[in-house]
Amino acid sequence: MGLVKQGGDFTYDTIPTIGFNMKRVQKNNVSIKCWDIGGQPRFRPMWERYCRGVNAILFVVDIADIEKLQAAREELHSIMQQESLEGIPLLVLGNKSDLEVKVSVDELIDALDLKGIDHREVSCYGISAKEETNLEAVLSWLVKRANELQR
Ligand SMILES: Nc1nc2c(ncn2[C@@H]2O[C@H](COP(=O)(O)OP(=O)(O)OP(=O)(O)O)[C@@H](O)[C@H]2O)c(=O)[nH]1
Ligand SMILES: [Mg+2]
Repeated sequence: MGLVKQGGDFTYDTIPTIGFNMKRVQKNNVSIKCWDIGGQPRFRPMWERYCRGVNAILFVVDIADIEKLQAAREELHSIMQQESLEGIPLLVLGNKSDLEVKVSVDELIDALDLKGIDHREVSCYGISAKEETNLEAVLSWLVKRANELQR
């Protein structure tokens, strides 16, 4: 997801991320280097490699695509079990809060079994990339993690 827009308006015809993209985001005095990794099944084997050594992992879920929540839970738990990623703070983002038919943040926490993820700090926010809802909270969360832990 292009969580941080680059000066443009939200557009529905985004292109799926092929492989990964790198973006830099500035917030206060913090420069955040973001790796946006493709979510399609063929890119999932790359996830672990790109998450190694990072300060924080963001896992973005489509809260309107209720049928895929189980697959999301399996993928999330599988990557969280990688020893190389132990202890890295996790922020789960339930995206598309602007849509009517969706799960709530509490339902998402249950559906993804976030309470079953150990050995790290886990947070979960509802957001809308389209309407830019709650994106400031995401940036603040990231800035806080950057300050807390220098790798
Ligand atoms: N209604 C709504 N649609 C959104 C929102 N964010 C993204 N979309 C739409 O969802 C679709 C997928 O968005 P992407 O940003 O490509 O999703 P992605 O997770 O990056 O997908 P990959 O790059 O394949 O991993 C696009 O059609 C977007 O327009 C949102 O907040 N609300
Ligand atoms: Mg993408």
